[in-house]
Amino acid sequence: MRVMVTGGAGYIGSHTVRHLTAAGHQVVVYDNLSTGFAWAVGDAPLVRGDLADHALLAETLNRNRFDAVLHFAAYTVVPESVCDPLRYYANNTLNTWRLLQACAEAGVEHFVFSSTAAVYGMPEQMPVSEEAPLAPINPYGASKMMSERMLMDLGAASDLRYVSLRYFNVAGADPSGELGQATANATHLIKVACEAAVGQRDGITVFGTDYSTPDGTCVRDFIHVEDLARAHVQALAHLEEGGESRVLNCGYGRGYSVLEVIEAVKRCSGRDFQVRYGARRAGDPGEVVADNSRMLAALDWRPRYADLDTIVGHALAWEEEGLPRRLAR
Ligand SMILES: NC(=O)c1ccc[n+]([C@@H]2O[C@H](COP(=O)([O-])OP(=O)(O)OC[C@H]3O[C@@H](n4cnc5c(N)ncnc54)[C@H](O)[C@@H]3O)[C@@H](O)[C@H]2O)c1
Ligand SMILES: O=c1ccn([C@@H]2O[C@H](COP(=O)(O)OP(=O)(O)O[C@H]3O[C@H](CO)[C@@H](O)[C@H](O)[C@H]3O)[C@@H](O)[C@H]2O)c(=O)[nH]1
Repeated sequence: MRVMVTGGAGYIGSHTVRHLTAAGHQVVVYDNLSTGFAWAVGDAPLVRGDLADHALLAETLNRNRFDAVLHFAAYTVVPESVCDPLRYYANNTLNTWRLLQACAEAGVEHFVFSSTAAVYGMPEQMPVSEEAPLAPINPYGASKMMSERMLMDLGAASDLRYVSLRYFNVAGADPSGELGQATANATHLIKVACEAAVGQRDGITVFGTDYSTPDGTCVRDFIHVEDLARAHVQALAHLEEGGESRVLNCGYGRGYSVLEVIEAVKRCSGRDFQVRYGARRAGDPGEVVADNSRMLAALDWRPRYADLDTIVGHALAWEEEGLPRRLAR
């Protein structure tokens, strides 16, 4: 298929571009490089542009006649969205509207959307299934919930078929060491802890120790970025084969606490680092773990790296060797 990948120069998008290309798809990346990197797209053509640039977006879509669009481009940091909600609604909701409008005009028939577990807020039932009420507790989650809704309504009103993938917490890196998360000033737990382990930070702060969880720290379901990238290839195959629109949780169904993650990073790296205990961070739910049964039934997908030490090991190797090698090129 001919596919356009918005946000393909970012962390998850770039891993997915590699898998799409390996599966034989022709990929064009559309990215403004606000948090992504041109090197991350590999040999795929890169259109450097913003989703708000309707003329460039329309021209790119009309020139290439894409069979599908995979939409990763967004702002992604929960606490940032609490401080600056309009920036999040503009880039995540309004720009998704712009993209959907351009796709409708260009006759794009298949769409894969990067949604998030943050649409659930603080779910009452754990693990959380796709049928749970959507009740985001931060603007980031709300901005994605609205995008999902637009996609659903457009799907009902047109020939567009889509898969909304609700990612849980994404971590890890390409095991070959070519790709990984290069985000500047990252706030993601596993990346921050790995940076502390390799001496790039003077330690880590645990945000909140008074949650109703076994050790009082937040619990998350971490999915390896490579497994998630393969899920996109399978979502595309599902649409190509005529499959109906789906909303699917992408997680492993196993939660780890913040303290368990920090222990894993210490164990895998063999290094100790300072751990400080701070207040809760705005917008954080206590526990979020996926019921992934719908995903396992809908797609030809099985996790390969559903082991915390494997995820951490690959993330550490990227911090220690992959990223410095990349930056030295
Ligand atoms: N990282 C996670 O744990 C996680 C979890 C759930 C959902 N998601 C979603 O996955 C997607 C990718 O996240 P990521 O972690 O790879 O983030 P990222 O910041 O590495 O990637 C986002 C990419 O989008 C590009 N971009 C942003 N705004 C743009 C715009 N207006 N026009 C063009 N390009 C733009 C950035 O330059 C970047 O390359 C996002 O939609 C995010 O909400 C991420
Ligand atoms: O230095 C740190 C960083 C994080 N945390 C905690 O670790 C947990 C996970 O935080 P983080 O890695 O920032 O992820 P989330 O806030 O859960 O959000 C991620 O996961 C969501 C899906 O669950 C995605 O939608 C978001 O884009 C992505 O950033 C939270 O309890 C944080 O408070 C710390 O205690 N210290």
